[in-house]
Amino acid sequence: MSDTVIQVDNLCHSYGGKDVLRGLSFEVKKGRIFGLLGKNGAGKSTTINIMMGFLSPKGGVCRIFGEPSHSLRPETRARIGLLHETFLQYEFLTIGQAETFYASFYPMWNHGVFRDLMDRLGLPDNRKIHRMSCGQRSQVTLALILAQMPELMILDDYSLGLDAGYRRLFLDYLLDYAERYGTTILITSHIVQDLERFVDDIVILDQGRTLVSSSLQGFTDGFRCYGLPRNGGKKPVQDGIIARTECLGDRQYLYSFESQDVVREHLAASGMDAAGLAPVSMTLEDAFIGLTGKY
Ligand SMILES: Nc1ncnc2c1ncn2[C@@H]1O[C@H](COP(=O)(O)OP(=O)(O)OP(=O)(O)O)[C@@H](O)[C@H]1O
Repeated sequence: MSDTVIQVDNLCHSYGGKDVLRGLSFEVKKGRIFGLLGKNGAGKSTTINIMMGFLSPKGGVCRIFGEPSHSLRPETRARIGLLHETFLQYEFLTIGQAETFYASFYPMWNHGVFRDLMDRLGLPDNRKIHRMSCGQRSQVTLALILAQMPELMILDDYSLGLDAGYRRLFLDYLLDYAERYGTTILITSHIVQDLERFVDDIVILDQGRTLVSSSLQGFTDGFRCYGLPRNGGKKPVQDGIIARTECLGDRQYLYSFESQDVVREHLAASGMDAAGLAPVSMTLEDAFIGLTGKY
């Protein structure tokens, strides 16, 4: 039996003639935690809507558990837990009533998981959801997804309104959960830095195309930043070796998948002064912005 849970192959989509996905490909293996990264409008939600069968792709293939995503059988769909912005619909319910309501749809419902997450929140079961803050509602929503015990969890922008402490608590909890139950997770977040300790593999989308598809480690080891004094001479340009350049104050920064020696030789061959070229350490967020640009 295949260990591929999500297979996206040359996926294309457009809205009213505007191309949004242009040949996107990646695979998510069973038990992996996968980060789908991209700037606003890159095509992440469109990809997730295709995965769930809410949209039919204009080209290419998307398979979930081996089935075409636009014709998933109900029993296959039941193996997927999806977080999206409007998941928590009935805000007139209390926390306890919301659990009873949602539990009735999910045969594998795990009351212990829901209770455990709610206990950390410190809110009583009889608290009405509409009296809760935006972040607290997101906390209830996440608990309602985890309690479903899905084999595949898709979390589209899990971080909405959550403070730094709860995001940390939730991701730590989710790491344990995924390991214990063998859950496969696909997650998107605008707080890229959160994902550094969390995901195994990433795809970075840019205008509907795959910029990077790699293990997280492969990307953070392979993509580098080099600083160089801005000495008034010829400026480096973006090309096959230099992925992006940036000037800040009296220094310029070059982003590249190549080693320092290759970049130095490349600069020298282009008639530039490479004296003072030195590596600069980066977080995942630095690397993401270094590759995709600020705007
Ligand atoms: N229903 C729609 N009709 C027309 N255009 C759409 C529709 N949904 C999305 N788009 C456009 O498709 C592009 C990709 O949108 P999408 O929501 O997939 O991006 P995203 O990566 O999820 O963005 P964000 O990070 O801002 O949520 C954007 O340019 C958006 O304006």
